[in-house]
Amino acid sequence: MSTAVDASVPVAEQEDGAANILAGKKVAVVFVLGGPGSGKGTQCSNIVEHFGFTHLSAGELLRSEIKSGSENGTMIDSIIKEGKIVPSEITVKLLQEAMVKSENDKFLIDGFPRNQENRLSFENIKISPEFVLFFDCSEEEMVRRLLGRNQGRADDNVETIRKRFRVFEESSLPVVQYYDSKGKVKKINAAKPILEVFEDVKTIFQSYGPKAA
Ligand SMILES: Nc1ncnc2c1ncn2[C@@H]1O[C@H](COP(=O)(O)OP(=O)(O)O)[C@@H](O)[C@H]1O
Ligand SMILES: Nc1ccn([C@@H]2O[C@H](COP(=O)(O)OP(=O)(O)O)[C@@H](O)[C@H]2O)c(=O)n1
Ligand SMILES: [Mg+2]
Repeated sequence: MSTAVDASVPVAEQEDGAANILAGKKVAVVFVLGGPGSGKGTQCSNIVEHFGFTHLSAGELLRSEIKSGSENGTMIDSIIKEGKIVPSEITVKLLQEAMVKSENDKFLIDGFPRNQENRLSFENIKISPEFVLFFDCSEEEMVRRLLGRNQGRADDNVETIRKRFRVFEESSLPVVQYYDSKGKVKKINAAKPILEVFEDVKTIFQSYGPKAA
């Protein structure tokens, strides 16, 4: 059944409730979750190369918003420095704009949803994930990696890292548990070396076939 979609009508108001239609195109979304430093961004780069997805890091989009000098930038900057979660309407708008602008229809959404408000905001625009990739790694290992990340990030210092882990446990892990209760989570042991982790990731994405021509 083809979904006749009026691109001028925001997805949430489509009378047929078509899911995962964004500005007239059907999108496939995979959420990539895991603690700070678990390796989400690193593995997303590998998945992009091998399976033709477009990588959208919510954190990167927020950092670009700060650099753009937009009115929300100052607020976003202080929230990130506190290791807290930016209001979902800001993050979701950035993600939607990036998906609409993209030529692609397959997206890895990295570091989102990070709390229940994030998750519900995506449900409100009728986008649900194909599955959720969850990178499981000990806090000690993640701290080690973050302190060695050297990307000049304002939130990669010991004090903020501790705050980010508290937020991860209190707000983000419950989101993983929610999707796990729906049988949507593919859990990966992220404590292994990069290439070994990617071997496991590849197995999961195999069903998506080779990179889109
Ligand atoms: N499996 C791994 N083993 C060791 N270091 C890793 C691994 N995966 C990523 N890293 C390194 O750890 C740091 C955090 O990785 P990144 O992909 O930015 O994590 P995240 O996006 O989950 O915060 C980076 O410096 C990266 O090179
Ligand atoms: N959905 C999201 C994702 C990130 N963020 C903010 O952006 C920061 C960095 O996110 P990130 O995904 O780049 O961080 P890493 O997990 O890659 O270290 C988070 O600590 C939050 O402060 C957010 O508020 N909401
Ligand atoms: Mg990252």
